Amino acid sequence: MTVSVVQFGGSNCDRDAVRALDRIGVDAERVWHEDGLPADTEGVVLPGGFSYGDYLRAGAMAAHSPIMNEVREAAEAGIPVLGVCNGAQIGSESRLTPGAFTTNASARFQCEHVHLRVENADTPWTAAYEAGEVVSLPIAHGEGRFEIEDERYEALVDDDRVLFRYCDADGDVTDAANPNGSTGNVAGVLGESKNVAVLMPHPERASLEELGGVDGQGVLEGFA
Ligand SMILES: NC(=O)CC[C@H](N)C(=O)O
Repeated sequence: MTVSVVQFGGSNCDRDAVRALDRIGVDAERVWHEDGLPADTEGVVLPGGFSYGDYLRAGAMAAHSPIMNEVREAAEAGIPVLGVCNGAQIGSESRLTPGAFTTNASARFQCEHVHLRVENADTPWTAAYEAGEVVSLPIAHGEGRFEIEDERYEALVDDDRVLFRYCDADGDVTDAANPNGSTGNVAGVLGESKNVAVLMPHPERASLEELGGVDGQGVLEGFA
């Protein structure tokens, strides 16, 4: 599998994503957005960072890069597509995934380790976990609050498209464990099909024991 990690002006987690994929034996390369997706692309990562300085809204400008049309076509063709943090914001701004990521309830940039509960383990991104398992991943965002209209939220839950929720160390989904005010403590969701997913926490930053754990590797195994 050759994964294209799409770099926009201001992306800053693209190298981390390539290295984290390399550690699990997945070939990945950084692709500058203006160059388009290489013909041999078998997977796409939209990495974290501050594309275009988060001007207008985080992810709003990158979503208008022509490469996103190619990413959409790839997604529709069944190629795995994962958006992480700023990549999640780009995914939702591109309508690849539902809802929006807005300013944290704290109105501050938050950088911390959080607990996540695996809601649906029957997806390529979560198959390495058990449903209900609690994992620990870092977050680092100012606009990570997942918001969606009530009716669409209910449909999302009914369709089992919630991947992760913020929780406490025991797996209880509480307001206190919600770092940013996300609807239903949602931290990651599927697109219309299971090959497309976005999440705000950073799996690529949780893929090396020396850096605090490898709980994120399971998400990246969606490309393995
Ligand atoms: N780590 C990131 O990708 C940050 C995303 C975005 N710049 C934000 O602050 O919300």
